[in-house]
Amino acid sequence: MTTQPVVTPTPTQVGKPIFDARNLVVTYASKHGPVTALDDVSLSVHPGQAIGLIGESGSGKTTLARSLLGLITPNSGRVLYRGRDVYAMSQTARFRTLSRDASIVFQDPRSSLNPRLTIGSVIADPMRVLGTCPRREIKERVQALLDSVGLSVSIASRPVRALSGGQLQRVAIARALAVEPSVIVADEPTSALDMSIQGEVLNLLQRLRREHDLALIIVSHDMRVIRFMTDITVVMNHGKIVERNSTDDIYEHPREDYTRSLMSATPRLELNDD
Ligand SMILES: Nc1ncnc2c1ncn2[C@@H]1O[C@H](COP(=O)(O)OP(=O)(O)OP(=O)(O)O)[C@@H](O)[C@H]1O
Repeated sequence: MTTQPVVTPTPTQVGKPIFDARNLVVTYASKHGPVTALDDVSLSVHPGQAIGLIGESGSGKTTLARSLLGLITPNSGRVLYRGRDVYAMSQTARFRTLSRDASIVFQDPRSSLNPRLTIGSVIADPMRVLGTCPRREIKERVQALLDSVGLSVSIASRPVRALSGGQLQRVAIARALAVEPSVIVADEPTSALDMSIQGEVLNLLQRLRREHDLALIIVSHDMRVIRFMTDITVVMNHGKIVERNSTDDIYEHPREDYTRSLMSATPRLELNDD
């Protein structure tokens, strides 16, 4: 059996975990044969905790995040969501249960948001589908969400294609917040954006995380993003967790050469931690 690295408890690690993934193995079929994307990976996510998944391309970060959200059935191992076995639920139950409490923000809002919809429909959609908000209150809630992500309420009637990438990522964040989740998974949330607005979007996510007491899972290959956003860093390589610790400790005292190489010589990102 593979021994998982020791997890250092943090002040935010209180109460029961929202997600508890145990010994996950995920293998994809490819034309070159099976690819092991996760190899005996365990991870728990507690309320309010911000966890960064970092590693080279292909190390398994996205597969781990999506496995937690019920989107990739593991070959073995279990994902518990608030104590319930995610992959023992029917697909419908899984969708309805997890989508009410965990949202995802994708890398590129231009490909994740339907270009023909209006901004208002994009944000209202999860509330309508999941019935988390009375219909007569949806319009008002969309306006409040737009306001909370720093966008004018007047853009609700504009189509997705009319907005810039940075504005659209704010819309994607508003949509993610619509169901009042406990967890947001952000998969490379700034890497498709211009450098000049990456910091703004990270600052926004950080502020919202604090305001809503959200748990956050950030997938990134950029240590600057992880350093700014997270309490715990999980370092992945070839489908395994090779190091995990508080982000400060990982940054100041990385144990693995692999972690050191990920952190080496990255330029500074302009961020205000306010
Ligand atoms: N649908 C798929 N079919 C076949 N192989 C896949 C599939 N999705 C991922 N993989 C493979 O699984 C491994 C892990 O991929 P994954 O996307 O989880 O890594 P990642 O660390 O998120 O990478 P990136 O930073 O490039 O997004 C890689 O070898 C990848 O090529």
